[in-house]
Amino acid sequence: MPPIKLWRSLLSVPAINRRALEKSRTLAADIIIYDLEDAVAPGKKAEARENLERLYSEDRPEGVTAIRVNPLDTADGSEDMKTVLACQPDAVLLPKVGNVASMAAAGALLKRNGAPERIKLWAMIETPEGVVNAAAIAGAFSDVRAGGRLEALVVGVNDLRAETGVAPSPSRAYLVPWLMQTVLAARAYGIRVIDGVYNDFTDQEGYEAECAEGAAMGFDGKMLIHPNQIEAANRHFSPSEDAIAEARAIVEAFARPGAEALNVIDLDGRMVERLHLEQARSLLAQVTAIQSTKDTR
Ligand SMILES: CC(C)(COP(=O)(O)OP(=O)(O)OC[C@H]1O[C@@H](n2cnc3c(N)ncnc32)[C@H](O)[C@@H]1OP(=O)(O)O)[C@@H](O)C(=O)NCCC(=O)NCCSC(=O)C[C@H](O)C(=O)O
Ligand SMILES: [Mg+2]
Repeated sequence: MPPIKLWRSLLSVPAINRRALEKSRTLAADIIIYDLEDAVAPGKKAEARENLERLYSEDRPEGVTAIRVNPLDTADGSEDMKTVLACQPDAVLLPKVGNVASMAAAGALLKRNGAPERIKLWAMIETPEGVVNAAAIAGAFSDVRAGGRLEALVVGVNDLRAETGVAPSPSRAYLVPWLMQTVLAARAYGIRVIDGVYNDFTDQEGYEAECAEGAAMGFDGKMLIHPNQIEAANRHFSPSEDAIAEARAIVEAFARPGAEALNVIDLDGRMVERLHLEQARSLLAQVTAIQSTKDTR
């Protein structure tokens, strides 16, 4: 069975910042996203691509990595995809995905260039069009059997605010319907869904609250901008001690003699269904993966 990928913390690292690129090797984020898009000024894109090609060729980063490219209908986007093909990260993060056609173009480009199927596509949902079409995008490209490579949706809250006029505020009250629409679209097609960044990397209290909110909303993890944010994301998007104890109790209850014929059982006065058993097994598998990450760090 392939190892379970963890999705709790996805740290964005500007590909132009050599110090940050080196530092990213030492950080405990589950996933590193090397950014060629918004974190790199227009005149610096070529240098950033060179940095990445050097990084991957000289001493390939360990762990799961993605490269965020510029929109593919731009000259930089085309050049970025050459860097992707040279570096062969685990995934390409496509910005501002608005519709099925732009996803199709990315998939076709990878296929045409013989990119192995292990290189996945992740789509940023960060425009009004993207939110409206999130389910169509997830539905069209999530089926690996049909050649789809889409593995995750990632919310871009900064662009969403900028494009809709929703004011930046500690509360995400007006964003929540769009965030939940994105969660639902991902879940409908069995792919991952990642919450957006929290810009104020010195505000630990506000950040913790937003991590807790994102986990409660059903996100698998959070996109991050600063190493300070990794620990809390890993904690909030890991199963709690109570959840682990509950999962173990459910697995044990269904393992009791006679339970194999039952779909519903009484666990200390609460109804537990077989679907909860599946959830419990998947949670315990995640716990095992988290433990093995700790053992190897
Ligand atoms: C925001 C920052 C510019 C702050 O940088 P800085 O002032 O250098 O922070 P510190 O001095 O506190 O840094 C301490 C050390 O940590 C290293 N560092 C900082 N950030 C990173 C990072 N992201 N990855 C790796 N290492 C990092 C510094 O080099 C210091 O190291 P040392 O010298 O050893 O002490 C900066 O954090 C930053 O650039 N962050 C990432 C910005 C980014 O990637 N932006 C794009 C993603 S945001 C997004 O996608 C929004 C989305 O599209 C949307 O629409 O919502
Ligand atoms: Mg953005």
